[in-house]
Amino acid sequence: MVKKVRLPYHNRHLKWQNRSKTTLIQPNQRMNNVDHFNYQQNRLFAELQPLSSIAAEFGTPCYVYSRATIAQHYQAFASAASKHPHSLVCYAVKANSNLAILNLLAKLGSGFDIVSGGELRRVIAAGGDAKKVVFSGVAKTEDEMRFALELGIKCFNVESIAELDRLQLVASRIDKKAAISIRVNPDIDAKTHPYISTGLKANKFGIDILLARDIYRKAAGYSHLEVVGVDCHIGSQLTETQPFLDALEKLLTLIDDLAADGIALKHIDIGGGLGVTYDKETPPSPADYLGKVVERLKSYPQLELIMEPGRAIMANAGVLLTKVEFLKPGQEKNFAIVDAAMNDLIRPALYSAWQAIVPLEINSAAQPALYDIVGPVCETGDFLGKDRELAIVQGDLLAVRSAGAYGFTMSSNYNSRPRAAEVLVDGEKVHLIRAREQWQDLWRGEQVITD
Ligand SMILES: Cc1ncc(COP(=O)(O)O)c(C=O)c1O
Ligand SMILES: N[C@@H](CCCC[NH3+])C(=O)O
Repeated sequence: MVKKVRLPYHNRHLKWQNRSKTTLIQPNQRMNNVDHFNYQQNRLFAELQPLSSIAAEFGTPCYVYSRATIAQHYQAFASAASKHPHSLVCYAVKANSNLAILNLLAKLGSGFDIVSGGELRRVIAAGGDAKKVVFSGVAKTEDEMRFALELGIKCFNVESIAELDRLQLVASRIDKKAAISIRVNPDIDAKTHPYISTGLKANKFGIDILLARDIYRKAAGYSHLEVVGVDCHIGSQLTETQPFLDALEKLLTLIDDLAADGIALKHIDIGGGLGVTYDKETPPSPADYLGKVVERLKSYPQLELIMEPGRAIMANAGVLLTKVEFLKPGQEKNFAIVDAAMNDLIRPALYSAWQAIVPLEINSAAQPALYDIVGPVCETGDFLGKDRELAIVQGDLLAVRSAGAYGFTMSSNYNSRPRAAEVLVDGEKVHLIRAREQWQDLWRGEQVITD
């Protein structure tokens, strides 16, 4: 007998939906994000498509993204930043690197923040403009540097003195000039999960801001480097504006010092990191956060403002669909065993991240109960959610919400599970943007030995 509970999460959600149901395509306000995943007559829709139809057509597990939501989130950054004389949104490709998503963003005018040769190749394959690419990452290889130089990317965000030397060497070999920013580490607590905090002295990222002035002077003397900017990225899923502003202040002091040294920077890259609402977080909106940044940059009209948002554009623009394979009631716990697992979405296992899990269709015949939503992978850490109130039966379909960022990109083939399909909804149109992996994909490139 499963435990009964009073008020299932999805019923609370439904009440809200019933209050606000006036048009078919109505954005769902999730604090700083507005998305297009809404219930209509007890069915969850992505824009104008019921998600249950998508699950029927493409199977589960399946990632589904909303084009209107992506565009809306991108525009929120672009329009807030446009209050500054020059600005460029460089979407962080690692959040979701599907070619269709990159292509949509490129068409909206986005630049890209990349961290590997693979991401750069994706941007180009998707029709992105190399001249709008900034290249972050602590371990750029010679090959990656050469490729990026040949394409003429906008800027390398250099993260160490050793990298500066390597870039000078690679650029001189092919006689190109590398535009550089130094990614400084401002030693600021982003007040986020320790695994995704990047701006503390104890983190591997960037160059200690106290050393940066000297290193800029050194870089300015290199024959094949052109100093163009400064960069920092202090962490991800920030829910307060103050750490961003503290970092900005430190960057501006450095910019002033460099100007006094005769090094005039052309741009300031404030990184990504703006958080989203997964549960009860109340991060500032892009307009609030950038409004403060733009205000502070009023006395620096010559500086181009660059941002690298990833999560804030994509997280609430996607869901992961999954099917309940079995319900397994127990004395301690009730388990809903679903067909998606930690290999599909690792955030709950890796960071104990909380993401909403809701039914695709409200099942009013089912008894509400408290479940751990777990996958088929042979790890106790294989869970998508714990202690969730749901009214479900075997075979029901669920959506893990806020799964558009760091979902598919962090997925793997662990337990020899083919990776999920990806689908993009655009109004009532549905596009398969990545086919589900086939069995043969699991051993592509592998070879048995013959003796
Ligand atoms: C250098 C850099 N820029 C941008 C981002 C994007 O961060 P977020 O997805 O939190 O906006 C990251 C990831 O944290 C990053 O490492
Ligand atoms: N992968 C992380 C964010 C890391 C950002 C990369 N610097 C997440 O899912 O929250």
